[in-house]
Amino acid sequence: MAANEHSDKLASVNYDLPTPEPESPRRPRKPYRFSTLCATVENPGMKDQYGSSSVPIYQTSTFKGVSGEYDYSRSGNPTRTYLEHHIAKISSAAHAFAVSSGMAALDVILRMLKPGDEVIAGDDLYGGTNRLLGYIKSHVGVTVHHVDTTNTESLHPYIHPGKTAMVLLESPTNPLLKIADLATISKDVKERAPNAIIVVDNTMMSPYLQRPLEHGADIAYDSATKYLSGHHDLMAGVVTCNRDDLAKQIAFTINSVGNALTPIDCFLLLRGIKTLALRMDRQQTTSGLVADYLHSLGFRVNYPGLPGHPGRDVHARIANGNGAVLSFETGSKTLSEKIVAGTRLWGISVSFGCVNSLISMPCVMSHASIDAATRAARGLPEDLIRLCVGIEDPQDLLDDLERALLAAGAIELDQAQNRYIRVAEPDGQDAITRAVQKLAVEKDAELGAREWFVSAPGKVILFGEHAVVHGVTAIAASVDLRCYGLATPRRDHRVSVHFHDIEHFSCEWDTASLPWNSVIPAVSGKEYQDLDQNLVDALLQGPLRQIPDAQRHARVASLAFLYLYMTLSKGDKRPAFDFSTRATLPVGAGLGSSASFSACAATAILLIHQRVSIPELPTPSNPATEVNRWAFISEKILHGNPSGVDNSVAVYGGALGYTRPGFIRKSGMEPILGFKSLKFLLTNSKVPRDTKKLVAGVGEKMTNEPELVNGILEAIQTITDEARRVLADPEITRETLLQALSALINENHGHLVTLGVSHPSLELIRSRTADPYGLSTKLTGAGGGGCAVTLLPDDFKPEDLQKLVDELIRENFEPYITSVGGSGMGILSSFSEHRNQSPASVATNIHPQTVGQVTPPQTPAPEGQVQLGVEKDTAEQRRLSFNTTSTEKFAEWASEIGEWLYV
Ligand SMILES: Nc1ncnc2c1ncn2[C@@H]1O[C@H](COP(=O)(O)OP(=O)(O)O)[C@@H](O)[C@H]1O
Ligand SMILES: C[C@@](O)(CCOP(=O)(O)O)CC(=O)O
Repeated sequence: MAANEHSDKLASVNYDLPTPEPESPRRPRKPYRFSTLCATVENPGMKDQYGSSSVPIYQTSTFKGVSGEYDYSRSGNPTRTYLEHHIAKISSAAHAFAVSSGMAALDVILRMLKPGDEVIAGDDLYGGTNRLLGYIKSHVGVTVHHVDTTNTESLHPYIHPGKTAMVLLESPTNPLLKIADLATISKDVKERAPNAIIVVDNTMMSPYLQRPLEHGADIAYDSATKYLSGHHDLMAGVVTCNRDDLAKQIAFTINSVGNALTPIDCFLLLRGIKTLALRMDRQQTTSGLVADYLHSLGFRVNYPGLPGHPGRDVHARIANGNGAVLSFETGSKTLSEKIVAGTRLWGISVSFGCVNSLISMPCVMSHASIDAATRAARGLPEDLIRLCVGIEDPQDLLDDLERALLAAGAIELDQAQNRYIRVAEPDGQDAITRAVQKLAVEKDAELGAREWFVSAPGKVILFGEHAVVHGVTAIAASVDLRCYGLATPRRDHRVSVHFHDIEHFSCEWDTASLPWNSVIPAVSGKEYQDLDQNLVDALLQGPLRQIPDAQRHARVASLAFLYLYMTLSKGDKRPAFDFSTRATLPVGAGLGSSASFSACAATAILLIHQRVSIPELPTPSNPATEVNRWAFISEKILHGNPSGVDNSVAVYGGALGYTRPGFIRKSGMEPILGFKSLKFLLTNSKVPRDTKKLVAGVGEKMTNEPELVNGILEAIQTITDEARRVLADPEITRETLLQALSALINENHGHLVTLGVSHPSLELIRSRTADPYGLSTKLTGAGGGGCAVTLLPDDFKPEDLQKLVDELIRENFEPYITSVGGSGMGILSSFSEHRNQSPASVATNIHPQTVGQVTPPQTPAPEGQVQLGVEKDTAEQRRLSFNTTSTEKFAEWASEIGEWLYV
């Protein structure tokens, strides 16, 4: 926004700005514009005895006499009074206070809280704010709910009149520039909990660009170390408000704790503020140029001024400009490090708001104290570069940045266009897309003409099973136990399945005999939420009719397979192939075998029908998304009402906080990497159970006892919130983290017992692990039997673990010690049935170098070249081994036969 436009917008705001005295009775009074207010430091109530142009520094701690306005600088000092008057003036505030730092400002505000109060705060707050909130929580007994403030509705469940004492907001956030609708949130909170105080940290904007008090906030505070001072030569914090009652409390606290700003710093801050608008105008204009430049090169840039920014409209409504902080991703941490190191004009430093431009990598600098897992959980990319734009010549800044991008190899000159373009960054691409593209599947190759070997992991749910079906967040991670699927072409117009782990069930169908009249072929990329009941019925009454009830598990798996096969077929193409599965995870035991089966079936069928990422075909851009979509449909067939957490983990791997769409909370997945360092013991009770029935049972309980079940759901949400919080807390020690998780495990299990999904066998596992080992255990998955998960502390002695495992085996349980958080769905890439191609041409297509760029972990490639263009008997040998290798040796065999490409 141009400076004039900005000034006019500000001038039109209807509040009582100090105005010049009218020069004549006919001249209307007109409020000064912002930059005039900044530059004009005067206080009508305080005239300097000598008429000094600059406010004097009253460098004194005491004042003589008993009846004067000042007695002691902790309580009041004239230089500070000038500053506070000035800050109030530019902040549309009745009251302003200056303290020793931004954190001191927050401390003064948080001291209004009493034990038992509840605070709602953002989930993407400044680290220091989080730390202080954590302290208040543990020492004052205040409950803090962290919510996604970019979604106003996510606050609603936590706003309770009488309980909610404070709502703490930041907008835009630092360094991701996420936007909270301060005006709507303030209105919502005031309507629902009129006594709650709305507090906004306005540091990223300064009063020039955003004045939260105008949008309904009760208190705004700034780290004045940043834009207000502008020169990185002092530390200060300011608090502003309109309410007299709040002002009184703030003044009381500042006087009591003695953290008011010193006279010399008040002087420096006053001097800095005089040029606030001038600096900001320049910094902001240059920021726009830098954001446009990086965006035009193809980088993902976070800046509310850019067209694609999700909070752009809200921000434009509540602020007068986009500020001077932006961030961008390069696709590679190493590349980002090179860029940051390569700049000369941009100084490498923390903080922002200074006249000098700064560059930093939050993950290795300002946010390095937060562990990688927490950073990932907060969606803070490791490769993120933050730019804090100063007042230098814009062209010099752009030149310096370009030089650094070029030197780092992030951009290159495109001769044809005679301009710099971004060098494609392999890490940033979808590994599976590239892998599939490189697999030399000819455009017009016969469908189903090649073999595919796929796999997907099972999962362990640590918190939130069942509740996740009803919209509560669950925390789950992949386990190192997988389902494998081998899709092998047939030459006889038949499709067949062989489920090794379901009593070696096998069945085959003539493709022409399938109920093609009942199928509505899927449109690529379209969301399918509901099952086509017509097709389900046609399959059950047709090709699956002969499968008896005793084999219902195989029948429903066949149903899922045929449903996907038919729905995803294209035109009248009916590829003939066999789909065989093997599992190294126990089937039907709560470790997500159905989801890993579903992910394998979806991947194989999408590949066979060439619906994922084969060049020149109008395919959806992201095969993982497409696989997950269809794995969910398959889960629907197997489960009835799946939440989607299991298939998401099976496809994406890692550890996730997962919230189902369609409920009040913001849906989606967020990575939780801290999980990977945790050690678990999984114990299969071997008691068979049925997820579909158990999920339906909880649904029924909800209908019959809504109050009880809703209370449990809320309690479980609090558990997952707390688990996410502790996993993301940079300050917490490992020991405290494990203790907190253990307590939450016990609590969560208690709720599952009340929901009626435990089983005596699970309670026995719980007591065996608790006594004498002191371990915390809960059921995992649907319960009713199946598996229990036990958290193992880091210092749990190997000999004790062995003893415990032996005891569990003696009790006829099946313990697994497995690592969690590994890779998701995978495709074996090392063989091809394209025997017509010369080995050399195939080799170019899937050269190990190409394969080596995919997301780790990978099976190490065999020395030299990957084996390609396999002979017929080798392929047959593979099929034989697939069927005959023992379950214990299966994972090792599968990983050794070639190169796996993982999501
Ligand atoms: N390897 C497999 N092959 C075929 N079907 C499978 C396989 N694994 C799971 N399934 C299907 O999923 C069902 C188990 O689902 P479920 O009861 O939800 O258990 P889990 O907790 O392991 O996901 C099986 O009865 C079967 O229908
Ligand atoms: C009970 C539930 O939360 C998890 C079921 O897991 P499993 O099928 O028992 O592995 C259901 C779901 O999320 O779909």
